[in-house]
Amino acid sequence: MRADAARAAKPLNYQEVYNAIAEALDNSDYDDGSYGPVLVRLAWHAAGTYDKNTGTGGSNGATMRFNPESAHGANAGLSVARDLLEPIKKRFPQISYSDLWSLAGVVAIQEMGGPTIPWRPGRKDADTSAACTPDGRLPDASQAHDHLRNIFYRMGFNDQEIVALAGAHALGRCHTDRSGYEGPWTFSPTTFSNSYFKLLLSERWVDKKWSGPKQAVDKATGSLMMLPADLALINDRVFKKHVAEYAKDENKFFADFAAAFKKLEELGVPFPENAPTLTFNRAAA
Ligand code: HEM
Ligand SMILES: N=NC(=O)c1ccncc1
Repeated sequence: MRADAARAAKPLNYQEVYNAIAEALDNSDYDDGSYGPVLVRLAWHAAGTYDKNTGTGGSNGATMRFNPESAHGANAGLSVARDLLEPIKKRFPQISYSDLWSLAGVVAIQEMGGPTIPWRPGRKDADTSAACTPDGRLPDASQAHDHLRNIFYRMGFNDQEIVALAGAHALGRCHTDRSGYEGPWTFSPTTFSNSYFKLLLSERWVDKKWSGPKQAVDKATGSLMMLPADLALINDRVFKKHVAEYAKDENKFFADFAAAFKKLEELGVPFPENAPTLTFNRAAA
């Protein structure tokens, strides 16, 4: 039997897939040295299209493989993440793209020092672009708190979960050639922490003076940024209460983020009855 056929016949060891993704993360020539943040963004965008009212969208299907979804402005730059995972798909052909992309989000968060996130396999890929979701399902960075609630309530999240999920902006950066915005939110963009919440409250945020879209920079150094949608979290009384809680208690943030991200990754997925819930530790294999 050919090696790839033999591999395809072997039951999938998800820890091996986890380890292969973890080994692909670090690259000193890319952004801040890791593909972790863009993998988290891929997993979130693949899942964040879910509409609880129609049961459409979500991580099941991996419809971002197809036009028009791959070309949606909100998904600009995510081909970097999809292309990074392609060799791992070839090495482990039994895993669906849907499961691979969602697992990659868990690997990235855990390997960047974030909480352990239980993960279930069982997503199935869509065969055609017919399942592509319409544009506009993901949040618009230029908007404020009402828009955030419309987008996330549609997925089935509450205010506390919205704030916890936004804490992923501790990671990575904005790119002028992707969203048009520029810069990182924190001084540690490849470490998962509660620093996004601490900086939201500790820094004086002033309008960036440039020709790009409206965004804020920290007055002290000018090297950090916040989107209008980020600042909405401290301009709304209820959101701000959760920001303050997470700025004070990183363990609470980690626990709430893990629960909300698991919920995000499982939105609308028709898991098989016997789908196991797995937790991963890179040392194991
Ligand atoms: C709350 C509403 C949100 C808005 C308006 C928003 C908007 C954005 C924008 C405009 C970017 C920059 C994209 C680029 O230019 O590369 C970005 C990056 C990012 N977002 Fe969000 N986002 C939101 C929520 C989330 C959530 C819920 C997560 C994950 C749970 C997330 C994870 C990320 C990550 C990790 C990056 C950095 C990606 C990289 O470094 O390449 N965001 N976000
Ligand atoms: N995390 N969210 C994003 O990356 C994003 C959301 C909407 N529009 C552009 C980018």
